[in-house]
Amino acid sequence: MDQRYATHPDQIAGLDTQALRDTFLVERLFVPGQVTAVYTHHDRIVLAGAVPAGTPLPLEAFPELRAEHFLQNREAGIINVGGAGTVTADGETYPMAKGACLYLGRGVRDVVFADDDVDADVDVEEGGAQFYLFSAPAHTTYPTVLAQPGEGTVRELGDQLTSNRRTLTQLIHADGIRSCQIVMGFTTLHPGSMWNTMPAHTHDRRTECYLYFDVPADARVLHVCGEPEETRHLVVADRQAVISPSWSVHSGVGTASYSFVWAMAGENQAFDDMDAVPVAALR
Ligand SMILES: O=C(O)C(=O)C[C@H](O)C(=O)CO
Ligand SMILES: [Zn+2]
Repeated sequence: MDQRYATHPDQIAGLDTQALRDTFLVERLFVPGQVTAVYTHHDRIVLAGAVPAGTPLPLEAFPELRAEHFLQNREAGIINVGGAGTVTADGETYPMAKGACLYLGRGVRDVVFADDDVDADVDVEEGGAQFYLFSAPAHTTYPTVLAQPGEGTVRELGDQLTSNRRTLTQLIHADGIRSCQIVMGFTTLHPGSMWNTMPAHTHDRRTECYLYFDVPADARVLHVCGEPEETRHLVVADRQAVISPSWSVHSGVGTASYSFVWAMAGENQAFDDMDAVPVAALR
């Protein structure tokens, strides 16, 4: 499992493009036939991509966790960003269409990812299931809950006039699917709108990760990061993830329409506990 150690804001000024990408960007999380995981020491979050590609895929206990099974001391939120599939948790099978979200509480032992038709020779690029997993340490067990596409708390944000009209769906949060730490959902830009999370913000109490998806192959999102007065950007392609430490702004503009899964863990679960940065204050 790839390890990303925690960072200090002073580091960012000295990072060149490659070092910036190596530190904050996860370029290859969705590899056919495997579960690919990254462990960030920011709030001890694990990000993973699981691509069954026709063969059921177990979630193993990576040795770095020093645990008997992945969720022995952790919880996880899973969102399918690909074709229809299933997640089986301790023998119970949950149908996961694209956009479905499954919360797995601490203590779930056996987790298996699969395509809907496990016998088919699924071409990943043509529509196999692609599961994005966000996991954080958990002190107790909350029940496993499945949210189907269309469920959750919907918030309409932004304005067409500032090119940031977007629909945000909260799934795992204080007033929705309960968890110890995880706050998770996704945001979709409206046609013609390209900016997410503008005005940008920080939240010193939580680490946040973005997984961009439904980005056309020839398009990119320029993701803004760094302290508000010392920003940098990452050029991000489809199904790549960004680790955004508590001290970093996170915002982005696409060269085409896109969606992203946002997920957080840390001191609190108060979605609106964020410190907005006026656009004119960004450097
Ligand atoms: O479009 C947005 O705005 C977002 O999706 C914001 C993220 O959810 C976020 O940064 C929450 O802290
Ligand atoms: Zn945020």
